[in-house]
Amino acid sequence: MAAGIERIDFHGLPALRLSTAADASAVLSLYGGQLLSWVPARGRERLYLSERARFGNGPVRGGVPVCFPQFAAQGTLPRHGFARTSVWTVAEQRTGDDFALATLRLADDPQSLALWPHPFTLELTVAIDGGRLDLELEVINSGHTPFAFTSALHTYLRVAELEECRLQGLHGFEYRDALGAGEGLRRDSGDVLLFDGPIDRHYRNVERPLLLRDDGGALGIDAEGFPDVVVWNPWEDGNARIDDMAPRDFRRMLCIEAAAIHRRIALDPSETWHGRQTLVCL
Ligand SMILES: O=P(O)(O)OC[C@H]1O[C@H](O)[C@H](O)[C@@H](O)[C@@H]1O
Repeated sequence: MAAGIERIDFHGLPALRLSTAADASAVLSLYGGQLLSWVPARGRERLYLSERARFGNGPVRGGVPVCFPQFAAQGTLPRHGFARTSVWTVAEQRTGDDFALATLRLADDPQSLALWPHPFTLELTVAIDGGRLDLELEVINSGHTPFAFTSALHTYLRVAELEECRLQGLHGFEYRDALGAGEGLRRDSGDVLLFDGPIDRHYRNVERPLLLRDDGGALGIDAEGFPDVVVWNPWEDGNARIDDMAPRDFRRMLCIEAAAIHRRIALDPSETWHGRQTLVCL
C-alpha cells in the first residue's frame, strides 16, 4: 500500500487520515488539532478514545488534546485553554516511502483575543513512521508584546489493563501531587510506577525517556522542550464523575502528558518555542 493523506469525516469532524506503506496510520482532527488515533505498523490502536466522546461540542475525550495557552485550571481561561476546542487549518502535508506528516495551524482570532489578548500562531506537526509517532508543537509570538503560557500534549494512551502497566523513568524526580492537599513537592522513590488507585502527578524537569510496559509490549516515551510530565488516571470514582467516559474505561487508559506547566514559558515578540513528544513501539 502506498503512503497517503486523505481528508475524512471522523464522527462528524473534518480530519486527516495519514497512512504509510508499512500500514501505520493516524487520524488527526482539525477540531482541536487533536490526534485521535495512532496505529503503528503491525500494531494495535495505541491511543484511547472514549466511546462516549462528544465530537465538536466541547473537548473530545481521548487522543492527544493540545492544552494551550493554559494547562488545566492554572489560570482564568477555560480548562486546558482554547486550542483544544478551536478549529485548526491544514498548513502542510507530505508523504515519503515510509512516513506521513501533516502540520495543522491555529492563529489568534477575535474569539481567542477576547479570552487571551495575544496574537499567536500554533503549529502542530504529526509524523508517523513504522512504529514511531512524533508530535511537535510550535508556538510563535506574532504580536508586539511579550506573553507567557503553559501547555501540554495531553496524551491518552490506550492500555490493555491498567493494573498490568509499569512506568519506568520517573525515579528520583520531584512532583506535585494534584490530588494531595497543599503545594509541597514530593520525590518519586520507586523504581517503577504501578497503578492501583487515582493518580494526578505533575513531575518536574524530567530527563527522559520513559518506558511504559503493559501486556501488549513496551512503549518508549521521549520529549524535548517540555520539561514536565503529567501522569493522570481518574480510577473508579473519578471515572464515575466523568460523563464522557464509560464506567470501567479507567482500566483502558493512562495519560502520560508532555507538559510545560511548573513554570510558564515566556516569549518575546517574534520569538518561537518548540516542544516535542515521541512515542516508539519497542
Ligand atoms: O477533564 P479534562 O478537563 O480534560 O482534564 C483531564 C485531566 O487533565 C490533566 O491530566 C490534569 O492533571 C487532571 O487534573 C485532569 O483531570
